[in-house]
Amino acid sequence: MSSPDSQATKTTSTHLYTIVVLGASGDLAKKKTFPALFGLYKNNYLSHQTRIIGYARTKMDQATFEGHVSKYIKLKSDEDNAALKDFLKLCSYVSGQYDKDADFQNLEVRISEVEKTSGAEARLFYMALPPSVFIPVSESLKKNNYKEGKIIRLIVEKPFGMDLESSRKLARELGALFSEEEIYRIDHYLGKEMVKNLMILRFANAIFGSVWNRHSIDNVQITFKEKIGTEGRGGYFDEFGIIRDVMQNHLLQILTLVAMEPPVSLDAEDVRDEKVKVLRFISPIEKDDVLLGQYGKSEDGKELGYLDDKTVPKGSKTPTYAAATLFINNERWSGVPFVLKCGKALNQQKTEIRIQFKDVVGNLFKSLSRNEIVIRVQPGEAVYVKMMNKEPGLGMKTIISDLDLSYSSRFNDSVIPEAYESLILDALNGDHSNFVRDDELDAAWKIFTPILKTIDEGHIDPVTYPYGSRGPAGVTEFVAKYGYHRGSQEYVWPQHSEAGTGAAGKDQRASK
Ligand SMILES: NC(=O)C1=CN([C@@H]2O[C@H](COP(=O)(O)OP(=O)(O)OC[C@H]3O[C@@H](n4cnc5c(N)ncnc54)[C@H](OP(=O)(O)O)[C@@H]3O)[C@@H](O)[C@H]2O)C=CC1
Ligand SMILES: O=C1O[C@H](COP(=O)(O)O)[C@@H](O)[C@H](O)[C@H]1O
Repeated sequence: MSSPDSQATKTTSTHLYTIVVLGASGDLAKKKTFPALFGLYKNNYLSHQTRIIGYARTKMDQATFEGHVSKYIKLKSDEDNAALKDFLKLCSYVSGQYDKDADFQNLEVRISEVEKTSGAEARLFYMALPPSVFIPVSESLKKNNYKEGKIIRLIVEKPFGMDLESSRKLARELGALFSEEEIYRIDHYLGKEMVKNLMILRFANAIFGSVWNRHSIDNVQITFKEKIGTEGRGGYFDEFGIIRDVMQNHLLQILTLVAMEPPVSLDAEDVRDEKVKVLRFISPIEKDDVLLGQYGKSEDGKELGYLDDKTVPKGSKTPTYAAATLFINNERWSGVPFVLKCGKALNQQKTEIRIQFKDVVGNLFKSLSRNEIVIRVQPGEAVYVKMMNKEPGLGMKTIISDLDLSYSSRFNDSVIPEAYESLILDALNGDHSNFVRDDELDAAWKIFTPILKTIDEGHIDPVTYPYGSRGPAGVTEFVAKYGYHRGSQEYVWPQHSEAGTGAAGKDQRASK
């Protein structure tokens, strides 16, 4: 639960924690979890009495562990260097198996030792682990490290299952060990600044309220593009594919925030009630509403294709690109296509939400493009509204212009926190607003499970696209089929090249 106040201002948690990172030897822990904990520590959001214990099977001495913790921490000043030295003094490591009571009792000895000095009354267990060990680890924790009188919080990473059935099984098994109040299912996109901005944009601006519906909006596109392929994660990725990796969670979470009705309050349960409600209005995705792709070699032959990865099974049909259109069958959105697109090994990195408005009725001018609200999630956080203007001069020619709120120029003194920092702090504060509730997950899997079954059975052939290209052929036609109008006038979003998109200053208008 959270009060409006706790959402308005972030503070150091009122409880003192021992934080245990399980899977501490892994990729996520070193790239995201430890840097986020350091960020919180450095900015005084983490009490300096907090102790952090890493746990995994790999044997590591303190120096090796410290190297692992520090590897991805960016240090910009002498102050940062000093802060890291102090931060590392709070960290220690215990090695053990994931299903051995004796090892978790050994962990308990360490926790008790540090709690004697710190006096911590709360424990946060962060599962930076593959899903195959979520349950054995949860059982071991419950049996050996769940102490009456202590506040317990458990952060669980995605993926939460493979489909509706496995997700329900996971929820049942986890639910038998920890209460919903104790579980924090993390979707790190919910911690991104511009995703968190969606509720404020929508519900704190009168100008948007009356047009945010099917009467004014023609189509919505939510796009995730990455330049890198599945390098090094091919084995993991092949089991899941891009829909489970990105679309069913990150993009769908964004969709719910774009489409939900205003919540009764900012209380976590009120927000999550509205998110579930909108998901329940979405029908399962139809085969005809999907386009799949898989990347091949780059055109210059320098980058290998997905199937060249030795960890990927021969002839795999796993999609590395997907476009899917969802319809929300309620009063606000009936008939408005929500096109979700995501892909790896593409020509640029970007995540954005593009809301395209309907044509002007009774157009007086020769050349008009539709209005669009574009929310640039990353890189180069921005909100801009594409609008028609008079071209300066003696004539009455129209030109596309924009109202542009680019964070780099407007808020250049502000530091945008990493998504994981923001979410770990929420969990420490007991705020579930930006975590996924069990019924939300259930509703999300209902939308995707039938199409995933069709894909897993090999009934849809992905279209091969070159590594580093704009995606599979047919995407332009796909988005056009759902009403997206490219418009006839050329438009340049001024911040585009600054945002590091790699494009030559052109707003790519979600055509791919
Ligand atoms: N990496 C990322 O960027 C992201 C990861 N995630 C999610 O976070 C979780 C962890 O991801 P990541 O750190 O990349 O995973 P890793 O593969 O790096 O695994 C984490 C640790 O778990 C242990 N481990 C690995 N495989 C197994 C296994 N088969 N059985 C038991 N233990 C195993 C290893 O530790 P040891 O052998 O020492 O015990 C490893 O260091 C996953 O659920 C993933 O989906 C989510 C978003 C992004
Ligand atoms: O969850 C995941 O997200 C990352 C992209 O995260 P970002 O914060 O860098 O945008 C993606 O690369 C990965 O495949 C997926 O598992």
